[in-house]
Amino acid sequence: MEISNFQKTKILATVGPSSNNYSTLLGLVKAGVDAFRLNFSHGTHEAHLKVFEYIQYINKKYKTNISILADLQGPKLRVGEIENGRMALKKGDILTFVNEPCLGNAEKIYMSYKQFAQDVKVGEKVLVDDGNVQLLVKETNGTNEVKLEVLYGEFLSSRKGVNLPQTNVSLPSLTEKDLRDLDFILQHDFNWIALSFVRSPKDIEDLRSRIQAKKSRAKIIAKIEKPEAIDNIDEIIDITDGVMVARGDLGVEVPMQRLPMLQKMIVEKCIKKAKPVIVATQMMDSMIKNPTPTRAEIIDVANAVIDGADVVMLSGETAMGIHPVKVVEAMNDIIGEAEKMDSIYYRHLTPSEKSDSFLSDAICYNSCRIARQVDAKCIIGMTKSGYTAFMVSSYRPKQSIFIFSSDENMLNTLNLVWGIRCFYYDKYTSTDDTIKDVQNLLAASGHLKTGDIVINTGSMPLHERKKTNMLKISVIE
Ligand SMILES: Nc1ncnc2c1ncn2[C@@H]1O[C@H](COP(=O)(O)OP(=O)(O)OP(=O)(O)O)[C@@H](O)[C@H]1O
Ligand SMILES: CC(=O)C(=O)O
Ligand SMILES: [K+]
Ligand SMILES: [Mg+2]
Repeated sequence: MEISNFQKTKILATVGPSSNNYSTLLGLVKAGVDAFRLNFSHGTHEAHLKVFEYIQYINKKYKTNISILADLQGPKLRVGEIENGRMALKKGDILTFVNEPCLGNAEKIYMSYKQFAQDVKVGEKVLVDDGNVQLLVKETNGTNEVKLEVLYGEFLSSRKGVNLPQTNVSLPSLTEKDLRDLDFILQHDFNWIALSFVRSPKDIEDLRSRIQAKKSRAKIIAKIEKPEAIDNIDEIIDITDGVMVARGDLGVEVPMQRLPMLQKMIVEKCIKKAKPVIVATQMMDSMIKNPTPTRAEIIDVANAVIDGADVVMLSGETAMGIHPVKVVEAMNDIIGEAEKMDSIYYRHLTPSEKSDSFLSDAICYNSCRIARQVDAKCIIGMTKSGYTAFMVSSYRPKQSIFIFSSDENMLNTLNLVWGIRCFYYDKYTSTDDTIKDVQNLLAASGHLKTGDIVINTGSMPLHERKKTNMLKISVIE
């Protein structure tokens, strides 16, 4: 496939019934998708595996590095089936939530949280269906039954999600279903695993130890969608590999008017710590049905780009919408235009704190400074661990960032990171030869031309494969 897309901000598209066939997946990649999200809240392992194999096939056939992310359901609470699919509500009605499955009606409704009656307190609010229904806890028997008053809401429909922003939910971050899904995910080479409803850094540690026990190299995305995660945001960013601003649940778990500032705060902190950050949910929501986005959606996507997000995500738009490919084309156009804003670049150009890697980081930081000073065409990095790619990207250079590695899986992982363009390379002779060689490859594929200034980072001596310790400027002859 022609690599014509040099945009910095990446597009992550959720796969569902509208897109889980080979030709649509390929159409989405051609339209600008950089990574796919498989949502384990829906679908079977067989269906997910089929999509996974299609994406692997596309990567092979078209020499792309499309990243694959598995999104675990986590402790998402839901009501059970309701008689006839839904029941009408009116203000002041009293509903009874029970913890044993039953067909819901005015008598009782199943809610999938065993300890609800123990953990909830009178006076706490319960939100159903993304906050479209608001309930107030009036009474709990402390074992299996809770009475709630309807504050507002027209209908309660089957299997709608329940949020308890004021309740200390005692469920673990990895449910039994998540553990079964994780088993499947770790048997395959998923690049990223997103953990829903993260509350503390321990949630991430737990997932990390399970990933390591299976010798998988999958990286972790912490989904920020609980008030507790906001309280622990610095510790969570320190320990995770990446972050998602999961605006769907977050928007009902915290007062909705806080969303814009929280998005900006989280994106800013992630860039400073060189952790990729995804902005998710309802970015192009109206395109689930319509062929064009609303003005507000156009501006939302552009603002996420200007905030500095690594990735913008599509959910229902590509999973179950009528125009999956059109949505990506529109999003791609919005990104392209927003990236003309000069204020996006170099805004974070300050060296990171002194850490174990501060010597290699000095190379990454200065590669961006020099690239800016000499108006270079690109920054080229060779990586094994991905460190150089994450660090160079975090300084948000205007130059292209070309990353070479012999590790195809790592390249696919890095494809989710702001500005990174990946190339497979497995010849290691000497540093001088390798620099010449990768420059020739980029020139041959039309990425560089005579007179272009190039910044190379690397490690000398090459055969020791140590951390990045070298920076070189050259001009393409
Ligand atoms: N693999 C799938 N199989 C079937 N339907 C899917 C699949 N993935 C997504 N969907 C549908 O697309 C919708 C939007 O997808 P998305 O992944 O954003 O779900 P979500 O907002 O996380 O949903 P939920 O809150 O139900 O987990 C879902 O509500 C679902 O109806
Ligand atoms: C993506 C997701 O989980 C949310 O927005 O809540
Ligand atoms: K999910
Ligand atoms: Mg969510």
